[in-house]
Amino acid sequence: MILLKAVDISKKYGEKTIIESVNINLKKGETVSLLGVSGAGKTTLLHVLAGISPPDGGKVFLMEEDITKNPGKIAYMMQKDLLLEHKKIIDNVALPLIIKGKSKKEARKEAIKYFKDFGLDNTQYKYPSQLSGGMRQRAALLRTYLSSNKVALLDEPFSALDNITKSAIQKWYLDTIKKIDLSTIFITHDIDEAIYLSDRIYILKGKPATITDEIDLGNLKKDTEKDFNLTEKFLELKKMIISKLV
Ligand SMILES: Nc1ncnc2c1ncn2[C@@H]1O[C@H](COP(=O)(O)OP(=O)(O)OP(=O)(O)O)[C@@H](O)[C@H]1O
Repeated sequence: MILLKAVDISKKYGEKTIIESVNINLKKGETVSLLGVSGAGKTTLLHVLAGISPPDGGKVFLMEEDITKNPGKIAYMMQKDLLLEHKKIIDNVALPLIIKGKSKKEARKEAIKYFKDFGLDNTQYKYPSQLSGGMRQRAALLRTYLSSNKVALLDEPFSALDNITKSAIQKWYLDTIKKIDLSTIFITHDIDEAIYLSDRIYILKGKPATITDEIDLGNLKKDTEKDFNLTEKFLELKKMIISKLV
């Protein structure tokens, strides 16, 4: 079932067309990545999908509903976690529920249910500065999830983390999104990350940029194969993707 669909999207900044004729979709339960060189237009596309930035052409649908230029329908997480430093973790995470009209007590009660799955046990009453980078990112992901628990758009969610934290959080992420049934589109520069996390990869390329390739990784047994990123298969995929990016 297709949850999110972008049809024939184009976007200009001034006279310059940044993206043109972009068609992408996200099916229920999928993790899809947008891969492209720096400046290709990935964030521009994500902003259009999130409704934050109006396209010059095309439409975005959530299920059958036209959500073009309509922010707040799907969750969007920026690269930086943007946790509010003066608020406790529980209140940071519960914020989207309060915005949706729940009382603070109800919002906290709902949010707390997910703390264990998000590896945030015993952090409720701490402040963001007391958490590690990985924990902050998981708190930000939980807040994103609670703002719309169907679809999330993530802009380079793990790029600021060190390699060890990053690989732990990627594994956690794959387990958790399955458990909570979240479908995501995320941006990354990191080809290894795209292969490891995605069911499909869209390559955004050109000036103006469009989707030049779609790579289906759905049949790879990534999570069951030990050290998948050291296998011949992985390296072949990586080479193929690099050749499509440049
Ligand atoms: N608000 C804006 N006004 C004018 N030009 C912009 C604006 N935002 C982005 N651009 C331009 O649009 C192009 C695409 O930028 P965008 O940030 O979408 O690329 P990106 O693929 O996300 O890059 P990166 O991977 O480096 O974050 C760039 O040439 C950028 O300079």
